This record gives sequence, C-alpha cells and structure tokens, in this order.
Amino acid sequence: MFVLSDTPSIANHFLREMRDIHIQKDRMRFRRNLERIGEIMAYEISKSFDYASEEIETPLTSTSALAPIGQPVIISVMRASLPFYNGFLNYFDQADSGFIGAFRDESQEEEITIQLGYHASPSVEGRVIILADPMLATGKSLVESIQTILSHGKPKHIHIAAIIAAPEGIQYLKENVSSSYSLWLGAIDEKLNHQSYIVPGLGDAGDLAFGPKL
Ligand SMILES: O=P(O)(O)OC[C@H]1O[C@H](OP(=O)(O)OP(=O)(O)O)[C@H](O)[C@@H]1O
Ligand SMILES: O=c1cc[nH]c(=O)[nH]1
Ligand SMILES: [Mg+2]
Repeated sequence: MFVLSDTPSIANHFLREMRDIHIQKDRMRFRRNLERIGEIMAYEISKSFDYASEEIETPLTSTSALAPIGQPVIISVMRASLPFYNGFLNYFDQADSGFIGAFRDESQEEEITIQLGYHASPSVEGRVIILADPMLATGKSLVESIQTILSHGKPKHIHIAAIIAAPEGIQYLKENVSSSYSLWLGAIDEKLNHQSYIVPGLGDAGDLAFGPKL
C-alpha cells in the first residue's frame, strides 16, 4: 500500500487545501487539486510499469530512451472521480478509458447501498487497470465497481487509487476483493462517522466538485 502523506511533499499541501472548509468553496481549485493528485499518483504508479528502450533521433544524433510497454485502462467512478481521472489521463495520455456511474444511496439510516448506473469500458482482459475514485469510505462503491469490471474479463492487475481513505473501507476491500490489486492512497483518515462520511475527511467530494445533486 502506497500513501502519499507518508512523505513530506507538495501533495500534502494540495490535500490540505481540499480539506479546508474555506478553500474548498472554490470549486475550480477543488477540481484542480483532485486532478493534481491524480497526476502525482499517475507518476508514482508509472514506476510499477514495464518499459522498453526505444531508438530515437534527436535533431543532433540518435539515442535510446524508455517507453512504456502497453497502456493501462483508466476507469473513473463517477461523479467525483472525473477530475481525479483526468489527472491520470494527463500522464497516460494514450490510455484507454472506462466509466462507471455509482452513487451511494444514503436514504437508509443504517446501511449505505450503491446504485450502479452507466458502464462503458473497453475490454479489460489481460490489461492493467487503474480504478480511480477519490473517496474510499465504506468501500462499497469500489467493490461494486470491481465486480462490474471482473464480470467483463480478467485484468492483469488492478491499481486502486483513492485520495482519502477510511480504515473501514481498506478493510472492506481486503475482505471482498479476491483478485490481485495494489492500493494507492493520498491519506488514511481516522474513521467513518454514523453517516459513513470519512472523518476528518473533506465532506462530499462530488458536491464540492460539481454542486449538490438531487
Ligand atoms: O466507499 P463508499 O462508502 O462507497 O463511498 C465512496 C463514494 O462516495 C462518493 O460518491 P457519491 O456516492 O457521493 O457520488 P458522487 O460522486 O456522484 O457524489 C465517492 O465519489 C465514492 O464513489
Ligand atoms: O466522506 C465521504 C464519504 C463518501 N463520499 C464522499 O464524498 N465523502
Ligand atoms: Mg457525493
């Protein structure tokens, strides 16, 4: 498991801005920070890819440089993931993309259920998947997204990327995902509250990025 906040870096400043109740009112900054952390995580995940040396010609001579072997499929769990996903796409600019619509039904007091909707994806068979969702709270949105992905093929590997995670969500993934995956996180927070929001967290990422939904 990789956690960005384990290392002092500018990523912590972006996380701080996203959590701050005053700064997060600026929706454009909030979306840009989702995207910036996506970019930083893309760079970290890129260290696990395979590369081959390729001959190139500069204006002065020929030389060789590394190029990635193959491209990942980046899958965005909408809505809140869209700017985060875009950060990955900024770096893996020739990647394939998939989209899953998932939202938490919070109307039941006791338990969160997930409503899955839109699903559009290329084949995942044998592919490296980056599944991007900024919030890992109960873990149900990610587990249901992974079940959807696995019902369409067997990926080579799944990288799960989230910005803020609750320990309960990390545990839920451990108990409910049997295929091999790596977890890339911005920070691990303290707990979920009684409405299954992450504490200290940042609030509702989708609403902060795009405004409240009906
Ligand atoms: O781990 P979980 O308990 O499943 O919670 C995490 C989910 O909650 C948020 O989505 P939300 O349902 O708020 O939809 P939105 O992105 O459209 O706001 C977030 O984007 C995750 O997908
Ligand atoms: O704290 C949380 C939990 C789920 N979804 C969010 O956007 N925030
Ligand atoms: Mg939301």
